[in-house]
Amino acid sequence: MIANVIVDVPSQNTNRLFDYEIPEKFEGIVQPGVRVIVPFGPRKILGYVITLSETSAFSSVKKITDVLDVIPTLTDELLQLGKWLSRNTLSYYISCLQVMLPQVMKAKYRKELWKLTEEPLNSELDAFFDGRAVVDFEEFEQSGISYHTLRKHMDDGVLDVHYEVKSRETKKTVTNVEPVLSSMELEEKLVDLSPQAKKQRKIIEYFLEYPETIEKKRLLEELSTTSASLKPLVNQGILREFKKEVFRDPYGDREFERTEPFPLTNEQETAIEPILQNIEDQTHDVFLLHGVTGSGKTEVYLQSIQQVIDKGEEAIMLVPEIALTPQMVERFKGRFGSKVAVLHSALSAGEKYDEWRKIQRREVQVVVGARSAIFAPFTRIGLIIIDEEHETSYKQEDRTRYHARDVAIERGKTHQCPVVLGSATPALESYARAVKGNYKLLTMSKRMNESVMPEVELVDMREELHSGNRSMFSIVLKEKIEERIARGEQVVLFLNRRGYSTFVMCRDCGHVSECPHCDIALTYHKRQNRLKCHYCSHEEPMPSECPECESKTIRYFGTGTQKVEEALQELIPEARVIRMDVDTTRRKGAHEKHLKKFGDGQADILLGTQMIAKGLDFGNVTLVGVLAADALLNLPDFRASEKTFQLLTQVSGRAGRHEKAGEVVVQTYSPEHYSIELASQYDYEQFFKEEMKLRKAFRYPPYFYLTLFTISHPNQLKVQEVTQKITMFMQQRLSDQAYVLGPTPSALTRINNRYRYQCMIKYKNEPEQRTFVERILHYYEDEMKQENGLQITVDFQPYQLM
Ligand SMILES: Nc1ncnc2c1ncn2[C@@H]1O[C@H](COP(=O)(O)OP(=O)(O)OP(=O)(O)O)[C@@H](O)[C@H]1O
Ligand SMILES: [Zn+2]
Ligand SMILES: [Zn+2]
Repeated sequence: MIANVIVDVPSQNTNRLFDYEIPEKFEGIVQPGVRVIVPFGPRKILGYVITLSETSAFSSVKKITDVLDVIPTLTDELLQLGKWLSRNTLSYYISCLQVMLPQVMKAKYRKELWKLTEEPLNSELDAFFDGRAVVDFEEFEQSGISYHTLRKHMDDGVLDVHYEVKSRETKKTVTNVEPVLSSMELEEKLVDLSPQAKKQRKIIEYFLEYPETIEKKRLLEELSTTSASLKPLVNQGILREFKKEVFRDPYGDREFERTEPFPLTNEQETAIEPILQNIEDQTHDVFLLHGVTGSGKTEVYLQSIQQVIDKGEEAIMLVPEIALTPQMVERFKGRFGSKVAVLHSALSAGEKYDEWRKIQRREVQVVVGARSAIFAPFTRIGLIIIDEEHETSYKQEDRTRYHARDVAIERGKTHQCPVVLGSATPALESYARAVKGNYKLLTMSKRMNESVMPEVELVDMREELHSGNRSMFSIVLKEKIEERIARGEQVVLFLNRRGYSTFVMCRDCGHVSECPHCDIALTYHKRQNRLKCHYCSHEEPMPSECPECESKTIRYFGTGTQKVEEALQELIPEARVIRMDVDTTRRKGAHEKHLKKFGDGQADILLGTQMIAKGLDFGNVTLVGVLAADALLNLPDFRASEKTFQLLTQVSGRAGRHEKAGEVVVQTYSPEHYSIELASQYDYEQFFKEEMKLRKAFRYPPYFYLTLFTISHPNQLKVQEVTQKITMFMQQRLSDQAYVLGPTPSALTRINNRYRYQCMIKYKNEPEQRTFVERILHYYEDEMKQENGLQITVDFQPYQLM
């Protein structure tokens, strides 16, 4: 038998199946989806078996060296999905298979450098080997010896790079003990036991009372005895010891209070009905659930999932990474208990692997997770839900540039099950599809218990400044915060960190400190009093005078959460503040701790960035303040208005969610901007209309599709030249309905000393586009292989335009 294998070498030449003979001892084990180790050129590498065949077209095929799985790691469906993904994103098939698996399943190779001769090489290399014949390749990489030297000696046959494949998956096991004999027989043994063997007597008596399997450690603890007294009983065949695989359950030590389904409101009832019908009929529709914040979308998800579980099928529930808070997990674990696996980036690699195995082994029926959970290896999917479907984090931004929404719909088609996209502020693309009838629109326009949406007040910060208030808090906001504290209610203050970092500027001459490698402003870090670049690792001390004009009035601008916290404490000294940003939540569990503290009423104000905009449901929050609403508006991105609208709506939605009414204060320098004004009125439909007009006028999605080429290289002339060539090539080949724009310097023109240029294509229907792009990538392939050489990325659904 022959296995047709895709090998773990992402390149154009290896993007096809290779034939390997299956040694007799592996026959039957080697099946599609199994990982194998195969010889490839001089090395041994990882591969995935895709298909089997009787014979090979090649006369001499090598044998499979080793097999890593007994159960296939990838199901047939996922192997097919990988092909689809590969076509869809123009990535190598192997990369598409890898993206579906948890980190630990991708075997790690240890590279070694082998010296193949006893003779001396040159002084540099001899000093490096220092008498050794084999050295870890990492050590070579750090040695500073050039690759050129290495290459020369490899060509001469005196050095070789050797690959050691070492799979890093780690299974955790515990030892269990159980009785082998029946109670009657145990009684007999007890009689035969010598009177001195008191410990052993205790152990047998224990099993007479509890004739069940028990973890060895617990047994020994309970009877305060040791392995030594257990051993003779095992040796005599009275008891049996065995190892069992256990999962590291990250939520294992937590009790989740069980919740019961709520009786649905009329709106919920209307929304859920067609979803349940779909599940029942095993048909595939895409639903867009447009429900205002606090309208009870989550309850609709929960009850739909329940139906799927009752049918014996499985459900995938995606939530944005940032919303995967303990509160969210609690809602799912509380309803479905141990039937739920949770996948998100805060888990350790081992924990992720364990959760993944639970899915693979059918021990759970629901997975709740961030983007990559869409690849959960379920085989009987009955429902896929994407909450906050407008979130851009559903798009993967490197290598395999897939969008989880597209993958969800593809899997939904395969499994003939409904896909539910939910949001209070759907992506323009999705809403447009719903309006056209491609998606089925479900609307929930009221909050729970008829509570109204919180009133939004816009404060013009220019006027504040003119009237002499130089603080970052408007008079209104300050008063309202004080009012809440006096009443024992709580406040959420939101600061948009992105685009609003603390840059350093000279007040005399306007000089801004920039990174010497990246053309972007450096960020001031107070604790170390240093300036850092957020794109490369450059940092430098905070200057005491302006490097341009030597003025001493150089200082930092913009508002970081830390600075806001200080100003807030100065303004309202009695306020108890919890700050949540990347700095205060880095440690594991910190996120949860802060939220719990706030929920328990141990603070008056929760101050934070994006990470507090979503999913929080605290009844005592009656005021939300947005400090700089326009920070996002000024990004070089055609979605800036849409993002601003979405974020303001989300943040406002945190207030007045239960009995107490809420209020929102939005501070802005551009209160007349339609996205800020319409967000303050919760008018999604009007915003959609306005924004669609602009998208049409400027030829952006959803009216046009985009393709974005980003080209980078250390040499600026080179980048310009290549981008120019690509632009011309595409211009000549695409129809005159397509707009090929470029070459343009990217908004971040230089990152890590590499210049970046782009070519953007706006088009409606270009069936041959991908073939042209492939030809370009093929043409430049050799140049792209070189160390620190040319890089070309192509994104067919770009979200990051910088
Ligand atoms: N049918 C119901 N009866 C009573 N309470 C409900 C019902 N459905 C949901 N709730 C409660 O209403 C509150 C808001 O619901 P939920 O959080 O599901 O809204 P949501 O639409 O998901 O909100 P957001 O988009 O802001 O996250 C929650 O506290 C939830 O427990
Ligand atoms: Zn200056
Ligand atoms: Zn930099």
